[in-house]
Amino acid sequence: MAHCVEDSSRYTYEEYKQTADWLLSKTEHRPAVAIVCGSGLGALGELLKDQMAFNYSDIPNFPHSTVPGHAGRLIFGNLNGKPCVCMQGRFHSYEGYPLWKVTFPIRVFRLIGVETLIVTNAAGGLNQDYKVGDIMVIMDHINMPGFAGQNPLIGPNEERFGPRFPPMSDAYDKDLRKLALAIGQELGFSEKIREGVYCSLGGPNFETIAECRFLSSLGTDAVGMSTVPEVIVARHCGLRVLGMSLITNKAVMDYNSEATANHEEVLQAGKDSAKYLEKLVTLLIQRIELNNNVF
Ligand SMILES: O=P(O)(O)O[C@H]1O[C@H](CO)[C@@H](O)[C@H]1O
Ligand code: HPA
Repeated sequence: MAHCVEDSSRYTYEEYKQTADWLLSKTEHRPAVAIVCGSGLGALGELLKDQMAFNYSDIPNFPHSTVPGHAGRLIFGNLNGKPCVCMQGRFHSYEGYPLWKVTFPIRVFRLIGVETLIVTNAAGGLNQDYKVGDIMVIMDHINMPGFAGQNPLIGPNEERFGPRFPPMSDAYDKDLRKLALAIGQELGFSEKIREGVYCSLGGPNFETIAECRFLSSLGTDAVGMSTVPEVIVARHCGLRVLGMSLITNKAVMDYNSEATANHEEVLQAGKDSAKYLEKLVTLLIQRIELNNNVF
């Protein structure tokens, strides 16, 4: 029943197109790479040169950001000579948005000519070797809400974006992962740079100790409340994806621990370590090879 309600209020292809055409009419930038900034990581957007920015509230059909650390601005510009668009703020299902709304910008990016998506997030480290400030290149994900039937692709399939049954075993591009890890080494971050599995939960509460232990036993290295729906929609419409998690806190795994996770700590860790992610993304964008795809 819930699905029927969602279906009737999903975006139509024409609405994605309307937003894409609106953006293309307002800016001469033609981005090939889109970057989604995670909690506290909005400073990435400030790296763009020759900026043109839009508040989400001014863009037709765009949802609004409601979470501290997510400014709610779409910035067009050049990073190391490559045309980019950057979301300073993403949407989460715990804000009350259905997943098709959470992922709206991704299909718009496809329609404006983006071919590569770089998603970043703040995440809790479950892997006991991880430290706060580490950067985890996402190798794979676990879509926990998907196990309960929550997926942004639920509803009639829009063939103009992609197939009914998209594969997800190659969600995170191997070459981009390799490049990110190599650049991490080159920048002297060998202690900080990791590769692992990200699991998204619905949030907004942080995990219980039992949940953290459970996720860890499943092979999860980092946990968060975002990213996976964006990646699913991006892969469905043929975007190449690189994902990176900044480990902003260590997940609490021990019943004797006094520690508790909180969003302030997440934002502070973002501030403290954003410079590493910025350096990595800047160099990566310079090295990315583009195909000049036109959708
Ligand atoms: O995933 P991003 O948007 O980086 O944000 C992460 O940080 C917030 C919790 O502090 C949650 O929204 C979690 O998903
Ligand atoms: N759990 C879930 N989401 C998060 C965390 C966490 O520990 N840290 C940052 N986002």
